[in-house]
Amino acid sequence: MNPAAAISFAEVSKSFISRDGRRQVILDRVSFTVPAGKTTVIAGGSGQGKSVTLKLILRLLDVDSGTILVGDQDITRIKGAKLEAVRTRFGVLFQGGALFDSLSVYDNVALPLRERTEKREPEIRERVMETLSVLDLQGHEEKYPAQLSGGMRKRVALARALQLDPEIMLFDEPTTGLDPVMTHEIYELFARTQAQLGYTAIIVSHDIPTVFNLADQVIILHQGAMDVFASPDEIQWSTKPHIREFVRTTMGEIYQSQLVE
Ligand SMILES: Nc1ncnc2c1ncn2[C@@H]1O[C@H](COP(=O)(O)OP(=O)(O)OP(=O)(O)O)[C@@H](O)[C@H]1O
Repeated sequence: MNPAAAISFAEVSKSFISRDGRRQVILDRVSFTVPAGKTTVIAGGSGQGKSVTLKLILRLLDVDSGTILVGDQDITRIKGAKLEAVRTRFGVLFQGGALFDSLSVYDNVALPLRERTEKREPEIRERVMETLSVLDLQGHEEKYPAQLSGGMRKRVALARALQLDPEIMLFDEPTTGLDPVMTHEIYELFARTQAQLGYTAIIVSHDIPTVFNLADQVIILHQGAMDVFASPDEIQWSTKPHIREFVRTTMGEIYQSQLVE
């Protein structure tokens, strides 16, 4: 066991059987670790299994074979209360943010504390107001999601996801629908809250190279396999054709100029 690993995959395989009976292999015996307190970006083309990987981590899907550890706990086959306990270690911010339209900003953010803790209202109020202040949302607590900009809604969703002090935050395309300026701001906010709170971050995103500015480690998924890079800069030195194609199409001119043809 690696004590600095927040998550470890060992020889994990996952496939689906399509309607015509064919097996679609999504992950083929992949192994990697997510270092604790750092940011790992998972990239790769459409349909390569990025979201499936996050769902396996949350046990919203089960592996076919292999083992997934969260810290030193094997989560691959746990159920019931044990699984619920592991899930409380995660904060999740998925596409769309999933705020409740009928609840105010304040009530949206307070929800996990009311539902999952024994805290009383004065304590909840203190906690919610503190988070709203960290995310520059003070003064907006009585508004409803429909009255907010897309970027503000994402910030409210992040505030809510942080209420139970997650050890690990999972972000799946968290800036979908935002313009480049807002996208940049949201990622800066992730970096700031992570520096303050110290959580491990896993980000699935197409916002490359923006998201690479935050990445300590990058994983690129391709045809069931994973390539793991200790930093975004390392990617440009890969000689694998699909990685070179990824660099060419997504990483921008700085990298393209360094590619050896
Ligand atoms: N529950 C499921 N049942 C059957 N097939 C599934 C299921 N979940 C995902 N898939 C298939 O697995 C493949 C990988 O899906 P996934 O959502 O992980 O892709 P992705 O890399 O996140 O793609 P994108 O960048 O387009 O979001 C897709 O072909 C998808 O149709």
